[in-house]
Amino acid sequence: MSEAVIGTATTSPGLLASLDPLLREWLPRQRWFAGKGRPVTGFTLVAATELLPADRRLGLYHLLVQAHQPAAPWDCYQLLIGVREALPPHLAPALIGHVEEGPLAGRTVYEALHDPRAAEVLLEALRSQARIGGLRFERDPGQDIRPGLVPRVMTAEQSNTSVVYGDTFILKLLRRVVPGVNPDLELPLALAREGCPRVPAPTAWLNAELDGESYVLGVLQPFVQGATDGWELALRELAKGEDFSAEARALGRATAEVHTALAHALPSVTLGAAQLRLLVDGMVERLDAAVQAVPALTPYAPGLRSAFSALADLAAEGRTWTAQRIHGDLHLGQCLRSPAGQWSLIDFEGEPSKPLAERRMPQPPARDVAGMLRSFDYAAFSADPPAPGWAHACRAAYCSGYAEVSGSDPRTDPVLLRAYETDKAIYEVVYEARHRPDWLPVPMAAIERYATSDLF
Ligand SMILES: Nc1ncnc2c1ncn2[C@@H]1O[C@H](COP(=O)(O)OP(=O)(O)O)[C@@H](O)[C@H]1O
Ligand SMILES: O=P(O)(O)O[C@H]1O[C@H](CO)[C@@H](O[C@H]2O[C@H](CO)[C@@H](O)[C@H](O)[C@H]2O)[C@H](O)[C@H]1O
Repeated sequence: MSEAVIGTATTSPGLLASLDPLLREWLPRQRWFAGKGRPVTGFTLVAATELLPADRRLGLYHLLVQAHQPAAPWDCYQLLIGVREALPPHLAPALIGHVEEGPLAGRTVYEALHDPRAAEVLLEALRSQARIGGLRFERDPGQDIRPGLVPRVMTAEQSNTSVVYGDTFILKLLRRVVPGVNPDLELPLALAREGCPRVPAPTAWLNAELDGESYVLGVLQPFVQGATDGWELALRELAKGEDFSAEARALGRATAEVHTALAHALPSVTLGAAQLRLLVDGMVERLDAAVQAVPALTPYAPGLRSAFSALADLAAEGRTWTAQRIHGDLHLGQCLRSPAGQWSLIDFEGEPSKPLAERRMPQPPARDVAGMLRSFDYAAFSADPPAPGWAHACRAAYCSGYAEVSGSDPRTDPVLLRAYETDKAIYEVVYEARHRPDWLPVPMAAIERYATSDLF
């Protein structure tokens, strides 16, 4: 049974103060917490909304809080806090802690998205287009949401938190939120308007309007039932010694369909010498920072730099490029294959660590292409023994598929592609050194090749 949403904006004095010691300990342990490695020294409440009053058996608060850390700007996080007298055993992993003081003293608080009864409240609010405090639950009037779909939180480690409702919808709640237009809603809505079938069309979304600023907090989309992501599928085929080039070609076609629709839906710009200078400077700066962070890159830096100077040289000769809105963080894990063999692209958020304005800038489509090419290389070089021939076939098939739809083969612009692939491989070295040191040899193997040779 759905809980009725009767929420209100709350100014409950002392609410955050009473949660503060528990959140300081709990927040840094979450996968989606962006400020890893530094302690949380305090919180400021941005907004609190009571979705279910805490005097019921189940209380539910929606919070936006700024988390403060030493020597860093604050980040704003979206939290859903459940309140109960005691947690039933199935919710034990969601425990945040027991409140000692303040309005919730003596109660147990927990990560409410793990609680189906709390997750139902969100779907019901989206279905009924509720407005509660600063929260705006909105729905595409052309799409219905059936009541009573059973929720389950996805437990995979992700940058955000997603809840699947009855294998019909998936609600992604963004964790680190910033004011402004979020490409994770903006681009799928634009693609839906274009009738592009390669991206699940948003059914409903959650915004907050606070002090004249708008925040995108979540997006509900149709759930692709029985889907396998491209990374999983690629590894499976690789392990069986199977060729993956037919799927790679289909992925190239899907990427080009999305790019074509985005170019139609949103403005494109021409990048001339001045813009290219900025783009190349950014690549060089990232390389320099990466060498500081991962000294193993040092011997390869001159070779890697030549990929960027070659691009700068082309720009200086007067070459221009078209830039448009793109996915911005494309890799095999962002591609879903339905059991019927149709590919969808997901997660248009871009690189979450970058500012929103930068993520929304038009960029050459080659950047997405390079991300996918790196992904084939990743799969092949994470295999034992590495399978460079497999990667080569996938990369070629992907570019051919892309050319079939867009009319333009990315391999005809090898300088741009090499610069973007090099930039991505450098990013990956830093990412793996920080998050998964065991994986570092995978992008390092690419760095060795990119520093000394051409890609195709
Ligand atoms: N429309 C969908 N249908 C089926 N599964 C999906 C869909 N959207 C996302 N997923 C699954 O949810 C996971 C997380 O989604 P994603 O948008 O990548 O979130 P995050 O930003 O947290 O990484 C994906 O890896 C995929 O397995
Ligand atoms: O979590 P995100 O999707 O934002 O991406 C980050 O994590 C990815 C790993 O999960 C990382 O991707 C790298 O590893 C993938 C295999 O696990 C591979 O398919 C990608 O090509 C490779 O870049 C990504 O770089 C990072 O931003």
